Order: sequence, then structure tokens, then C-alpha cells
Amino acid sequence: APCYATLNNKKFPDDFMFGTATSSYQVEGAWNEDGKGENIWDRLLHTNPNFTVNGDNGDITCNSYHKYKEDVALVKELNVTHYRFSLAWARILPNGHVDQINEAGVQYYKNLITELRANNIEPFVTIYHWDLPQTLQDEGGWPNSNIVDAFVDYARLCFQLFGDEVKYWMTFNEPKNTCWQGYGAGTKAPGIKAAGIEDYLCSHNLLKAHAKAWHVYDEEFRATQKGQVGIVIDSNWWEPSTNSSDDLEASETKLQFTFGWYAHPIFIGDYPKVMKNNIRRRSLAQGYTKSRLPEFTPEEIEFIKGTADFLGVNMYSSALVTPVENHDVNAIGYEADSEVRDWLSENWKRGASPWLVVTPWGVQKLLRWIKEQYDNPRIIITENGYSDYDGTLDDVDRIDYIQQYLSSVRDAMDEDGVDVFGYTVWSLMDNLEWVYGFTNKFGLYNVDFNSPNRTRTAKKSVGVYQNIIRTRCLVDDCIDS
Ligand SMILES: O=S(=O)(O)CCCN1CCN(CCO[C@@H]2O[C@H](CO)[C@@H](O)[C@H](O)[C@H]2O)CC1
Repeated sequence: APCYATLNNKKFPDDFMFGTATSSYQVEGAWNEDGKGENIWDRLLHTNPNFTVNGDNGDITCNSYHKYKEDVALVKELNVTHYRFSLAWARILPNGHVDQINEAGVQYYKNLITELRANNIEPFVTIYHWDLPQTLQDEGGWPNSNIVDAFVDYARLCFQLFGDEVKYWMTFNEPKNTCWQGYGAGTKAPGIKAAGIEDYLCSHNLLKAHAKAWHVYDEEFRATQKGQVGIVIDSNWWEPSTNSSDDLEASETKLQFTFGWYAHPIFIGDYPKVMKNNIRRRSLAQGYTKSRLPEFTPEEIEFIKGTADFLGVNMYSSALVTPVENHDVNAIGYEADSEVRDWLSENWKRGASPWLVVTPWGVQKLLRWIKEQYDNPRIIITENGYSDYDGTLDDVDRIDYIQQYLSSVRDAMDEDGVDVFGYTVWSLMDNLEWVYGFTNKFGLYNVDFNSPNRTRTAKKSVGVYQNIIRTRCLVDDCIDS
């Protein structure tokens, strides 16, 4: 493996939190058992089986709903401090509203949290990881402002039910992919293609919902439960394709359109200027009478600002950027509105996921940028990982990936003073990788989807990650370092 000078001469702090992660729709299965309601992924994949490779779906997947004790044993074996998982809204509230609580669903999460605590593992709970109850989508979904109070009622119930044992909450996983992929590109449930319109309505409501949930925790629960509420925002690192001022500006613009879209309202206030300017200019040029990007009132700007006790960052990959010449003024969508083109360099090693390239230097650049942009927020890497096609147990590529990215996180902490308090490998086990089905495997543990028992088997990376956690430093297999 390549030698990185920092690999073997840096220790992670004793209180640095190493963890691993999954999400409800990707691992639980039991899609319609014990009173769970239908969610937008159930509906989308049952009505469009070819939406995913091989028609794979979450009906059973890893069957974690029935195998959660075994899963917690694997998490324990990893010797991690925390396990990040998400709550399936429709398992707790089958029609999405608090008028009907499914006790069996509540009990499942209470059992999971109890099992984690019994094994001295910190539960890191994502309230929403893309699996909206179908009834709420039928009522308009994220673009309909009614969703705000539906989410806040759901979040308040979660705080009430689980808040005595859960001290780390994340409202949303990757708002950009919730909105852009769900309602813009249509590449994720509910699969709506309304780029530049419904993705912006989704984000407007999602930000209000996040902020309201944070204020509810702050006013009604923090004093007694003493926990923290954050949000998980993802982005590539966007590398200028040359050091021309145009390319440097394109990088900054793309960062604002992907990370700033959500971080700017929460950490500074309001949408980023370049988003507001670009989208207004393009909307008017397209004949709209006002910007396609909704506007916050001054009160809303103040209400949303400051609503994150920590920042979860999902970072996997990078891309090269440059301004789009003679852009099509009629193209709409958050990518077109950025007027930036991005692509992957041929020189970068690939993962199985088409968007995944091995660019560890990108995580240090993104973390440094976040620190400078948002005044050094407390950060935990809530997802980072490598996918292959065959789920090989001899996963040396994943071992290299994790070590190189951790080394770059370490550099951001040492050289740039970024306040990173944890790192989380995506994922505990191979699972349903959205449109790629079971063909993209991210797990530290292999899952045999052909066996009814969904047998989990440790890959080589399990031993390496255990060592990193035990020794607090990166194993360097170089002999000449
Ligand atoms: O969107 S950008 O314009 O900035 C760049 C495009 C590429 N992204 C990279 C990450 N990605 C998946 C992240 O998705 C995350 O990572 C895991 C692996 O995919 C998933 O299994 C998790 O559920 C999800 O939280 C969505 C697409």
C-alpha cells in the first residue's frame, strides 16, 4: 500500500469516537411486519422493480429487524464507541402522523437501544434517513409545507420515547440527496423529476423542520436529557481543474450549492449568496416572475441560524470542476443553476459506486473549508467508506481507503486545527445500496443475501479497524517509512 508519512506517527485522541453506521430501509427488512406502514421506498420499488439493479429492494435485505441482537454483537466485536442507525418513521407512525403510534415499532427501537447500551455502545440516532411514510408523500411530501409540523411531531415523539437513552440525535441524513435526488433528479424515492422547483421547495421545508425540531429539543428536552442535536450534510470535495481564478470560483460555487445549501442557513443564516443570485438571475431569464428558490423571512433566517449542536459530515469522494461555458439558460436544477461542470479524473482509483473515487486528500480540503466557512463547528465524520462488487473477505482496497481517509482526517485535525471528534465507517455490513441494490457492497461484514439466514461474515477490514481503535493509530504496512 502507498506510504503516507502521517500514517504511523499520529495518534487519535483517547476520546476520539470511532463508529460504524447503517440506515433503516437499507438493513431492517420486515417492510410490512408488526404494524409498520408503507414508506416511499416500499411504494417506489414495488411499483417500479427495475428502479434498482436486479429489482433488489428492502423487503428483507439484511433482516436486521429480526437479527438486531446479532448486529449489536458485531458492533461490539468491532470495539467501536458508537453505532449510527436511523429510525423508520413508518415503523413508529404507520401513517406518518402521531395520532397512530405502532407500539411494536417503538418496542423494536427500544430493544435495539437497550442492547447497544448493554454493550456499552453509544447510539447515534438519525431521525430521518430518506424513508418517508407513503401517506405523507400522498399528502404532498417534502415540497408541501404541512410536512414541517408532521416531522416536528415525529421528532418530539422520538425525543420522548428514546431520549433518556439517546444523547446524539441527527435530524436528517443528507438533505441534498433527500431533496435533489428525491424531487429533482428523481434518482431516489419518491422518484419525482422536478429539478429546480420541487428540490428547492423540499429544502425550504426541510430546513424549517430541522430548525423547529432543534428548538423543540432545546426548549423541552435538553435540560433533562442533556443530549445534542445535529444534522448530517454530505458533499464531494470539488477540486478546481486548474488553478485559474475561474476554476477556483467554480469550486467555491459548487461547495456553496452542495454543502452551503444547508450549512449556510444553519451556521451563518439564509441561503448562500451565490445560490440566491444564480437562481434568481436564471429564473427571471427563463420568464419566471420570481426566483425558483423560495425566500426565508428575516424571522425564519434567525430561527434557523444556530440550530446544530454538532455537524455530521458524510464525505466519500471528489470531482474536478470548471465553469460551464455557454450554459443552457433554460436548464433548471441545482446542478444547472450552479453553472459548474464536474467530472472524475481518469487518474483516480474507483470504487464500485460510479461516483466513488479514492481521493483522501479531498477530505482534508473539505474539512478545512468547513472550518473556515462556519467558524470551526464541532464535526464528526458520520459516513465514509468504500464499495466493491463482490463483497470479498480480503478487502484490501477498503483497508487502504479507510487508512488513507483517516490519515487525511488526522491531518485536518493537526495541520488545520479542525475540531473533529469522531469518524464513522459506512457501513457495518453489506446492505441495500439504493438504486445499485445489493451489487455495491460497503460493509465491514459481508452479508450473504442468497442465504435465508443472511449470514454475516467479517472481512479483513474488521481486524484492521479493531486495531486502529485499540491502538488509536493507523497501521502502516510500509517498511521504509
Ligand atoms: O451529490 S453530489 O453532487 O455532491 C456528488 C454526487 C455523488 N454523491 C456521493 C454520495 N452519494 C451517496 C451518499 O449516500 C450516503 O452514502 C452511502 C453510500 O452511497 C449510502 O448508502 C447512505 O445511505 C447515504 O447516506 C450521493 C451521490
